[in-house]
Amino acid sequence: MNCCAQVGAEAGGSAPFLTDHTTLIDSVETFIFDCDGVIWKGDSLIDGVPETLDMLRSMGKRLVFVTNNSTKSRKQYGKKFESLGLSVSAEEIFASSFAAAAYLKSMKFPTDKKVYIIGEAGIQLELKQAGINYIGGPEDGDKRIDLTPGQLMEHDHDVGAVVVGFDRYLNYYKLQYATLCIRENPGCMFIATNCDAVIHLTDAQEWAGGGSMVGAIKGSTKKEPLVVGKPSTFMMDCLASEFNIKTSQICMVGDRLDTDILFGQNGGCATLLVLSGVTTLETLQSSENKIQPDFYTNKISDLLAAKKVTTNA
Ligand SMILES: O=C(CO)[C@H](O)[C@H](O)COP(=O)(O)O
Repeated sequence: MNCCAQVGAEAGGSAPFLTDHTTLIDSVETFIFDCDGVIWKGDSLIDGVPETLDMLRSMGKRLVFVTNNSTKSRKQYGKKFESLGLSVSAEEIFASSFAAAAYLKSMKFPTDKKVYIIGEAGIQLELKQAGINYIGGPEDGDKRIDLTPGQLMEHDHDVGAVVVGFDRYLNYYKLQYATLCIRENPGCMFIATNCDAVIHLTDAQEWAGGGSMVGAIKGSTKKEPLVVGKPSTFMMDCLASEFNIKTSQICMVGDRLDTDILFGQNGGCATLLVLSGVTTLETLQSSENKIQPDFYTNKISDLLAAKKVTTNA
């Protein structure tokens, strides 16, 4: 990490609890916040978030929001932030739905090819915005397969990529269609928006995440996907070039070790784990856990302590 006065995680040791909030804030110019487990849980805002974001903006910090959840587009996330009373523009949001479209655009996905989608509306909207043809997605949610002797499923030979994201309407039709495209269309790419084990669909429990959908296609194709969401640094590269930021000037704040904290570390950022999401203190401090952030704290509103120091000074 960069220039924090407080000593961070020792080699092989467990990350320290953040006590010097002011030094951390002063040492970075951009905060990247993960969304689920940091800003909200399901549709419930986590305590103290509005005040914390307001304080950081008033201190001149750039705020960027990154989520592996591909069910919404950037624009739809803008509306979600608004509905929670937070003023965040679509350009400040990097969702894995956007990352999938940005990746295909960056590799000049041919205009005569199509994408087959396992996923929800966010991926469709981002592909549409990027001018990329697609089929599948929510439209295939009701399709059923009634097997009869000798039955053969036809598929579109112009599908050049299958994008797999979180999909509450996954069914056997979609699995078979995506499998045929990857196995039978020469050069067809397999792109995953994320491989997360669980998702906070509600704040009452954790639900099977995008990793379960990606795992099904890995199982049927025996291929590994190209992952555009965290911990891959694709979104980090996108946002760093869009805002012209040096990653050494960023603090990545997240609740998951294997996505958020690794994403920050892979990008060369400072990292702060919050315990308001999926990671418990026990998991963080377990000898089996090899991913240690620079610091940990309970929730992002702990950063408000820096305001008190400034006000009292
Ligand atoms: O979509 C998911 C599951 O497939 C993600 O696990 C989840 O929603 C991640 O969100 P975030 O990156 O905001 O923590």
